[in-house]
Amino acid sequence: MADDEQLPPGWKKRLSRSTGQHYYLNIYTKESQWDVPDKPAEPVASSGPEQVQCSHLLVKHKDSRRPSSWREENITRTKEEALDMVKSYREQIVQGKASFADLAQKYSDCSSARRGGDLGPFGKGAMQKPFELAAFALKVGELSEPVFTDSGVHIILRTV
Ligand SMILES: Cn1nc(-c2ccccc2)cc1C(=O)N[C@H](Cc1nc2ccccc2[nH]1)C(=O)O
Repeated sequence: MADDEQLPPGWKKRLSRSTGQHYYLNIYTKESQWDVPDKPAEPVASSGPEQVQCSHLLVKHKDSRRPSSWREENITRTKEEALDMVKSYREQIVQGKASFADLAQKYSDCSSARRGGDLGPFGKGAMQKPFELAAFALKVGELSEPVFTDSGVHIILRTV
């Protein structure tokens, strides 16, 4: 795998804490990518990606838009209890004790759980606004803090 000195000018190699994979950072724009760069880094920030791809882990609560899921027909936990659960899952992932996909598959209240939480690629306007804002603010490989939508409490991992 390329080391910094072998990379085209303007790139740095970094290690993602949440996935353990290397990614490449444009030192001018702070934008990142998984693929090894094959040309010098652009010095001008792009207007941001048209689409991103994310996985998420959702914990619903009694005030969620639809307090039901494949896991539990009638969800009665409070929003505070859901937040505590999401924080615990995030801590396990950051500490390397569990993978994002494993925990999403087991515990997410979204039907994307069957795909390890993968939502596929999406553009702006596709998801509830708090989710979109958080997702598009993430770098590739970055794991969000807890995000609140009408569906419940999420953590989001940007994958592409
Ligand atoms: C937006 N979306 N994509 C899928 C999905 C994607 C790929 C494969 C299977 C399901 C499920 C959903 C969805 O809205 N699920 C809802 C829960 C939910 N609410 C969300 C809000 C924002 C982003 C994802 C969200 N997921 C449900 O199951 O009650």
